Amino acid sequence: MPSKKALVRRPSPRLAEGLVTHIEREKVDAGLATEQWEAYVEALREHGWETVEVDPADDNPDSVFVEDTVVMYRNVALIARSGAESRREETIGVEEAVARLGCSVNWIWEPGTLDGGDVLKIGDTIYVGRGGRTNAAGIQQLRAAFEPLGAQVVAVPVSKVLHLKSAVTALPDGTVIGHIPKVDRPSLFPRFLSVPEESGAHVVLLGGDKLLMAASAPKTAELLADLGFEPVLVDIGEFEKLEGCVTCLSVRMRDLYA
Ligand SMILES: NC(=O)NCCC[C@H](N)C(=O)O
Repeated sequence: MPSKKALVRRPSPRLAEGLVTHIEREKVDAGLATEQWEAYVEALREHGWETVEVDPADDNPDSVFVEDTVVMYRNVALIARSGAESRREETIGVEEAVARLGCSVNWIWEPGTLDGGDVLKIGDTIYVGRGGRTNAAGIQQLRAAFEPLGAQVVAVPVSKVLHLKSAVTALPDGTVIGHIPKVDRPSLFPRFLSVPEESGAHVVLLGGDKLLMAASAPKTAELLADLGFEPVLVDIGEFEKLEGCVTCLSVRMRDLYA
């Protein structure tokens, strides 16, 4: 049976020192962030996901954003190599976690850089953002790792936000959603729906019509509910201050067989 496992990683006590690139730095309350993270994990569990905690990386402020450290396709875990040097150590615990789950492990190597937040999978199409964290060599290595397994990798420019998935994600029917002012080339996606809020562009597919979304995007939640989806809202305000979104707090592993 296909698994419904999701990797998560407890926030570091140094979370407030996390990187900010495209927004002004705001004070982060690490205690409140931990409460928000616990509610996020609970929302995954309530919707049938078995959460697997990667060993915490207390010295790495951004380690809670576990999505950036690994890209899953079928049973292969491609360990990322962040374009932000300060985030590279985060992969250590993640390598162990995916190996323990029985994944086959592959790596992005120097000079390649790639953050998991730049990778959006829709079926066997893998969109990869070329932006501040992912370079051309990283994209070539992603292609080399996954195209032989049946994926088609499509590279897209990202200049207005941190990652591709800060700009766009996809609904269960494959429609790509994004807040137009933050999307470089909406025309690259076969079906594109514009949403009214920047954080409304981020959805985690929980299964069926259910979408995990940030509470900061109520208008988008209303729009998507009107289209027959079921938004499940979580407050991730402390992570949003560090350019985090609902997608980056977990790695869903749907194609493992257990
Ligand atoms: N995939 C994501 O959206 N990750 C968010 C990472 C935020 C972190 N402060 C960073 O700049 O790397």
